Amino acid sequence: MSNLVLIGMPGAGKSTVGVLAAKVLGMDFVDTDVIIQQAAGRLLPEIIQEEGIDEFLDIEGEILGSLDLTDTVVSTGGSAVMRPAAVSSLGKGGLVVYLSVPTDEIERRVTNLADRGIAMGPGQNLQGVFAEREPRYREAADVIIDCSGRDIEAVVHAVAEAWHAS
Ligand SMILES: Nc1ncnc2c1ncn2[C@@H]1O[C@H](COP(=O)(O)OP(=O)(O)O)[C@@H](O)[C@H]1O
Ligand SMILES: O=C(O)C1=C[C@@H](OP(=O)(O)O)[C@@H](O)[C@H](O)C1
Ligand SMILES: [Mg+2]
Repeated sequence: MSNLVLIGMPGAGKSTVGVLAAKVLGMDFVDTDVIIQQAAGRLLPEIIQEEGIDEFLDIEGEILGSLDLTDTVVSTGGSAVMRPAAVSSLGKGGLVVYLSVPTDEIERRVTNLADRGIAMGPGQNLQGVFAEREPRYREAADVIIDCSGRDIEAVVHAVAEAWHAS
């Protein structure tokens, strides 16, 4: 396995940046959200609503942990780090990159919280999710890219540079 794995909050740009980075680097591309939906035969918000958060996280962790990918840019879902063994298995021999975006910027980008299906409790807000996950993103990452004030093109460039440097 030698994958470039993108992690970070919902709205950090993992899906958008991932496919563009794959193109620039001549690598394959996978968005794990799409794989989970195909495997479950349901949309992510439906899985979260019908199974509950913990079960969703288990399903996500199990599917990510079972993927056998090589030379692939992997855009994960924001909740992937809640089952960190799955992230380290995907990134083994490759590079895990945390796209770090401040919460105020995330809040501007992610306006459709309910439709997006974020794995957060009923009493939780985006700030709470960030506080819970931020240390996990840092712990899982080989490289952290500060995306504040950087447009998509600049982040793709930074991701490609990190890969070449690894
Ligand atoms: N560096 C960036 N600057 C501004 N907007 C961005 C940037 N990266 C992504 N976006 C926008 O933020 C939104 C969420 O991006 P997306 O790739 O779906 O995030 P994720 O997969 O991390 O949840 C999209 O509308 C995307 O165009
Ligand atoms: O952060 C989350 O709880 C989630 C983020 C989503 O992916 P994105 O990070 O691509 O939005 C998706 O995996 C799922 O709906 C849960
Ligand atoms: Mg995404």
